[in-house]
Amino acid sequence: MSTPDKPADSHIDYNDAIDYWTQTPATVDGVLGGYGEETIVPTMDVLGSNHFLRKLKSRMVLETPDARKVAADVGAGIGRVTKTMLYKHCDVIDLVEPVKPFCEQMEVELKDLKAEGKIGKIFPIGMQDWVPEKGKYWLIWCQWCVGHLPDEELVKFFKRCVEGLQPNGTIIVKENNTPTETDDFDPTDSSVTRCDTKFRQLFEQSGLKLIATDRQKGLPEELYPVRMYALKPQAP
Ligand SMILES: C[S@@+](CC[C@H](N)C(=O)[O-])C[C@H]1O[C@@H](n2cnc3c(N)ncnc32)[C@H](O)[C@@H]1O
Repeated sequence: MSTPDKPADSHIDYNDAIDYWTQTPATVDGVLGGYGEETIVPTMDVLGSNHFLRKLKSRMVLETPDARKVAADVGAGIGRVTKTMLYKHCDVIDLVEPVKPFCEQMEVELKDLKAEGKIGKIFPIGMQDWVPEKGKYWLIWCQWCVGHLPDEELVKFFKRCVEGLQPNGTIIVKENNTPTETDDFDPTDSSVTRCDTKFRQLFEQSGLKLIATDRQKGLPEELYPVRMYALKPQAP
């Protein structure tokens, strides 16, 4: 839904989104909108993310040799991205997720990684309220969640993320795209799906430089196209 007088993101209501996700089963199938482990989606997603990160490796070298690869998994759901992918690339992972039952399930899903010392802090809050600690993160991963913020709030969020990066840190955004030049509002979970052009404008406004982007391959045709964006702060 997008009307000429009302932009798609003006319909977003944080409380409606929290209500929707709180009523959704705390499972992979739930957080992926019915495309759980019996479908090809979770496997293709992890393959695509691993491939993208591997290609970026030489551009993500730690600048301080004794620094740790600290990541943040934003809009983490039940911790699926951390559990199946981020743990392979990072030393320790913080998670940001505002829905209580998902945070509770996260404890179950991430028990083994926690025992290994790979899980840092869990922030039970929305990304609009999250202030990353300055200079902490090697990687901030935002997947299938930034549609819950209106454009203006998303720019503010990205600007805070820039402050939260280590030297040579990276932000990765993995999101659905509309196949058109317009954004769509979905009243079911009170989120917007943005077009690729809009994403690029918002990155620019946030002081971010797009260093690489790839389309996720192998997803069912009926789904929106999914794109990964790797971002670094623009030179001052
Ligand atoms: C489609 S799920 C994706 C979960 C996870 N990123 C994954 O890929 O498995 C969307 C997630 O965004 C979370 N979410 C909703 N509003 C949010 C907000 N304001 N800030 C951060 N996360 C939010 C939901 O609770 C849900 O966990």
